Order: sequence, then structure tokens, then C-alpha cells
Amino acid sequence: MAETLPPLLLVGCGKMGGAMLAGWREQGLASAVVVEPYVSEALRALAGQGVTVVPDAASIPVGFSPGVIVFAIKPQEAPAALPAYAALAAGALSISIMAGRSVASMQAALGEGSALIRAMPNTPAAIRQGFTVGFTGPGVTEAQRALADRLLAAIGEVAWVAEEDLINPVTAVSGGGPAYVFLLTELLEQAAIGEGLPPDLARRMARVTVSGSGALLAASSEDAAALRRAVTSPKGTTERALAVLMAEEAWPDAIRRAMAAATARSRELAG
Ligand SMILES: NC(=O)C1=CN([C@@H]2O[C@H](COP(=O)(O)OP(=O)(O)OC[C@H]3O[C@@H](n4cnc5c(N)ncnc54)[C@H](O)[C@@H]3O)[C@@H](O)[C@H]2O)C=CC1
Ligand SMILES: O=C(O)[C@@H]1CCC=N1
Repeated sequence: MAETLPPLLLVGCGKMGGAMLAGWREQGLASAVVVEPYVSEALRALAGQGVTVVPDAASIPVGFSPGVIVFAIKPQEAPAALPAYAALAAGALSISIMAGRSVASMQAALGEGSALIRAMPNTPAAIRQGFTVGFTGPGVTEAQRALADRLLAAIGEVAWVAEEDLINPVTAVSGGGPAYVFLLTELLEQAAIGEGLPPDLARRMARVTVSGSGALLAASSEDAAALRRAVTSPKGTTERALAVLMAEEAWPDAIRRAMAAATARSRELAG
């Protein structure tokens, strides 16, 4: 039986907050307060099962003392929202999954000495297959970092970086990564329709090809390049397609520019 998690305060229970809450509940979450102004049916159903849902910071039950506060609101909402949590943050570990928002900007709102960890998960967290990269701010104890590792492991794999700036390319590559894979799926479906396949078949082909390839990658110890080569028969059809996609000005350049653009945007959101 897993050790019970400490009382937890979740600020923002949308797509990512909701996925984390579900993961923590599986890990033995005894009590949690969720601050969320727009309550979904799924969240409403948790009320009374150890989860208290309130619309704002002022409504947090008096005496509730969280060991961990997780901020899963949008980075643009942080300046208005965070100061209301300064008193609670003084006695807790704060974990932010907000894109961009730096430790310094959050400490300015929560208190200079507040213990802060930044973490960047991704949406496969919803099925506990996320990838989260964390950065430990100053003043975080070993025990707090171990607890954060455990909370983040509830939604998938976890890794850590030692420099805060590295969270920016992480945000570009793994934070946003699922979107690029879904775009590839959309484009394959559209191209299949363009080549004359019925739309229903095109949709199934694209979805199962992408999800099956992901599952093969997960099950295999081979490099992605080796798995790619296994598809590519000499003088065959895939070779022709890859000659288009792998041309330096095609995917290699486009992916580099896309990751640089997202990394730059993450830095802009530092606050
Ligand atoms: N969607 C993604 O793929 C990822 C998002 N993130 C980060 O996670 C954070 C949340 O993103 P999503 O879950 O996608 O957004 P979302 O819009 O689904 O969830 C945000 C939630 O915060 C609530 N909210 C707004 N103001 C609030 C306040 N003052 N107090 C409490 N709750 C408030 C909203 O009602 C909403 O339910 C963002 O900072 C984003 O950068 C990080 C990794 C991946
Ligand atoms: O697009 C965003 O800003 C967030 C961060 C990573 C994924 N979604």
C-alpha cells in the first residue's frame, strides 16, 4: 500500500490539473482542496471523496494547511492569482507547471523564501503516460524534492534538469510535443483523402498508424532511426517520401525553427 500523500492544494483544475489530480488519487491522496472557478462534472463528482472544491483562494477552509501547493493555472493569470497564496506557501512546497513563469517571478508573488519547484508535464499525463521535467528552486529540501518526484511520477515518467533555463526547450519539445504528433496525424489523414481514400478509412489509418508507431517505440529498445530504417526498403516507396521530408530545408529545418520559436515564447513568459 502506497504511503498516503500529504494534504494538497491544487490551484486550477483544467486539463493538466485534472490529469494530475486523477493520478494523485490513485496514489493515495488523503485530502485535497481544489481552487477552480469553473467546476466540471468530473470535478463535482469528487466533492465529498476527500476533495473540497472552492471557487477562489478566499474560500479555502480555515485551518487547511497543505504540504504542497500545485499551480496549474495559465502563466498569464499568475500575477493576479499568486499573492493570495503567499501565507500558505510560507509553510509548503509550491510546484508550478505554468509555462515560462520563472522561480524569481513566482517568489516575488509568493514570498522570497518560498520553496518552489517548476515542472513541465504533457497531456499524455491524462493516461499516466506523460513526461515531466522538473527544476528545483533554491530552498527546496531533499524530502520536498522526493515528494515532488513522487507526485509527478503519478502521471508518467519524470526527469530533472539542473538549470532553470533548460525548462524552456523542455516546454517546446516535450510540453508541446503531443501537439506536433497530433498535427502529423491530421496531415496524414488529409493527404490520404487527397490521394482518393475514403475519409473514414483515412482517419483510422492515420490514428492507428501514429498510435501503433508510438506503442512500437515504447516497446522497443531500438533507436527511432533504426525503427525508421526498418520501414524503408531500398528503392521502395518510403524512401521516396523520406527524400522529401528529410531534405534539409523540409522537416529538419522546420522542426528546428519550430522548437526555437516555442523556446523563445517560453522565455518571454518568464514574467
Ligand atoms: N495543456 C498542456 O499541454 C500543458 C499545459 N501546461 C501548463 O499548465 C497550465 C494549465 O494549462 P491547461 O490545464 O492546459 O489549461 P486549462 O485552461 O485547461 O486549465 C486552467 C484552469 O485554471 C482555472 N483558473 C483560471 N483562473 C484561476 C484562478 N485564479 N484560480 C484557480 N483556477 C483558475 C481555469 O478555470 C481552468 O480550469 C498552464 O500554465 C500551461 O502552461 C504545462 C504542460 C502542458
Ligand atoms: O502551449 C503552451 O503554452 C503549453 C505549454 C506546453 C504545452 N502547452
